[in-house]
Amino acid sequence: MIVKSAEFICSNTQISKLPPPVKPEYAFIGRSNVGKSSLINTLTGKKGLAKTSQTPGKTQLINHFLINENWYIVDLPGYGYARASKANKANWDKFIHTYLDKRESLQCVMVLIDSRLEPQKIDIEFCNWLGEKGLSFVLVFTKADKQSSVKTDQNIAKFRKAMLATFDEVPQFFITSSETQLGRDEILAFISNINQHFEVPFFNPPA
Ligand SMILES: Nc1nc2c(ncn2[C@@H]2O[C@H](COP(=O)(O)OP(=O)(O)OP(=O)(O)O)[C@@H](O)[C@H]2O)c(=O)[nH]1
Ligand SMILES: [Mg+2]
Repeated sequence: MIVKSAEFICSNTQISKLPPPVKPEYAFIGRSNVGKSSLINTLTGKKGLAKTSQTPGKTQLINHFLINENWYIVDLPGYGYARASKANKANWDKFIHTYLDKRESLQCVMVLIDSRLEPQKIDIEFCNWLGEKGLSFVLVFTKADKQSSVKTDQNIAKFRKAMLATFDEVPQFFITSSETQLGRDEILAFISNINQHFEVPFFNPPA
């Protein structure tokens, strides 16, 4: 897929104010600082589209970006931000879980995992929650440029093994780098394929 246009549409904390669920949508989620916003900029080829930062906790809202005028990328706040207050964490959980669970047009959750790390409990738990809800998701290993491909492969193998404790099958995965654009074409092809089969879900527009 060629990305011809990518534009910021809106930032939200309220589910009721999201754009109507009439276009296929892909949510990018993962631990704080894993590289969600950077990957979105790499996929779209627009450097400043999603705000990135070396400081975790940069993205705070549900941000919708419209691609080629017919599908959405959604940038979400990261989970596991150590410095967030308990109340904020609980708030995050409720808000994001409601969004993921209720969004009719959500086609696939892109779960970003730092490829440099051994399996993290918080990532596995989040995948388990998606599995329980029956939500379709893929794993996107990030920052692969930061170490050797051997190390990346080892960490992915460990993650897949950890997932097999609760899943019969491990979901599809991608290896990416926002620095080198590794994995960009594969993710866009994956999305393009799903978009072709999208049917507008039934929904009641607000009066
Ligand atoms: N080397 C390298 N650095 C990366 C890559 N992706 C992201 N980074 C860096 O990691 C830091 C965090 O990136 P973000 O894209 O802001 O991460 P995020 O997941 O959106 O973070 P929050 O919004 O805070 O949850 C930034 O300093 C990026 O430059 C990558 O593929 N390679
Ligand atoms: Mg971000």
